[in-house]
Amino acid sequence: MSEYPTVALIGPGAIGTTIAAALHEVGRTPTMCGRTAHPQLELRFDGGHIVVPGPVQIDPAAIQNTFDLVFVAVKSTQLEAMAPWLSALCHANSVVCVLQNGVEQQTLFAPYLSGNTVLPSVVWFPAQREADASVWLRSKARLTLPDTPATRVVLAALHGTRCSVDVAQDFTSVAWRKLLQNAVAGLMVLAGRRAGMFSRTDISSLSLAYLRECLAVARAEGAILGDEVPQEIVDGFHRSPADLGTSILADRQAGRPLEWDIRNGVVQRYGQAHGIPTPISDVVVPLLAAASDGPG
Ligand SMILES: NC(=O)C1=CN([C@@H]2O[C@H](COP(=O)(O)OP(=O)(O)OC[C@H]3O[C@@H](n4cnc5c(N)ncnc54)[C@H](OP(=O)(O)O)[C@@H]3O)[C@@H](O)[C@H]2O)C=CC1
Ligand SMILES: CC(C)(CO)C(=O)C(=O)O
Repeated sequence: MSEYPTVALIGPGAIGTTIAAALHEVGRTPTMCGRTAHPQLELRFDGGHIVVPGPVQIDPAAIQNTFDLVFVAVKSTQLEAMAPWLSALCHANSVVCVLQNGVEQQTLFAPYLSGNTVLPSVVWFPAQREADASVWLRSKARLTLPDTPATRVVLAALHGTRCSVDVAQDFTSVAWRKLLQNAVAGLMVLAGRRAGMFSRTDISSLSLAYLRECLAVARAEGAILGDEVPQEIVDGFHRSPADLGTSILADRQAGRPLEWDIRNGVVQRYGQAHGIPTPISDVVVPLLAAASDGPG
C-alpha cells in the first residue's frame, strides 16, 4: 500500500458526498459509485463549498480496479441492490467501512462479501441532500470507529481531511448511544416535524420514556451507558436548530422506504430476545414499518 490507501465509495448521497468531498479537497478523490450518474457532487457548509467532479459511475461491470478501502453509504434498505458493487470493487483484503446508522452492520454485510473485514462506524454529522442533489453539511464531519487493526486503513485514508475520526475502545457503547439518538429521532417521522418538536413537554416526556426502554435493551446487549443518557439525548435535541431533520424523516417526506428496522425495530427485536418489555417500541415500530412499507 502507498502512503494513502486506494478508496472507492458506494452511495454518493448525503453522507457519501461529505466523505467524497473531504477526500477530494486534499487531492485524493475516491472512485464514486452510485445509482444515478450525477455529473458532479457538491458539498455546502458554513463558509464554503466543495465540488467533486464526476460523473458518478453507475455500472459495476465497468469497474477495472479493486480498492484497499470501500466506504459504503447507501441506506440499509438499499443493501441488496448495491451488492454487485462490492463484488466489483473488493479484492480479498479490501476493508469495507460501513457509513450507516444501526448496530448490525457486520451481520447485514456478511452475506454480500467473501470474508472481507467489515468495519462499522458511527456517523455523527447531520447532512441533508437538497432538491438539486447538493448536500448541506450541518456540523463538523466526524466518525467513530472501533479499535481494530483494519481501522488503520480508514485513519490513513481520512488523515488530514475535514472528516475527523475517533477510535473507541468500547465501540459497542458508542454505537448504542448513537442508536438511542436515532431511535428517538424516529418520532419525527410519526409527527412529521423536525427537531423543534422536542421543545414540547409532552414530546420530551415520551422521548425520555422511549429512551429508557431503549437503554435497558442497549445494556442487555453489553453497552455501558449511564442513567443520565436519555436526558442528555433529549437535551441535545433541545439545543438543535428547530429545522434540523433526520435522514429517516427526509426519506419519509420523499416517500422512500425507511430504515425503521435498523433504527427502531432492532430495540424491539433485541428486547424480545432478552425478555425485556418494549411497550413503546411495540407502538412505534409497526407505525414506522407501515409508513415505510404499507400496504395502503
Ligand atoms: N444524512 C445524515 O445526516 C445521516 C445519515 N446516516 C446514515 O448514513 C447512511 C446513508 O444515509 P444518507 O447519506 O442520508 O442517504 P442518501 O439517501 O442521501 O444517500 C444514499 C446514496 O446511495 C445511493 N444508492 C441507492 N441505491 C444504490 C445502489 N443500488 N447502488 C449504489 N448506490 C445506491 C443513492 O443514489 P441516488 O443518488 O440515486 O439517490 C444515494 O446517492 C444511512 O444508514 C443513514 O441512516 C448517519 C448519520 C447522519
Ligand atoms: C442527524 C443524525 C446525525 C442524528 O439524528 C442522524 O444520524 C440521521 O439523520 O440519520
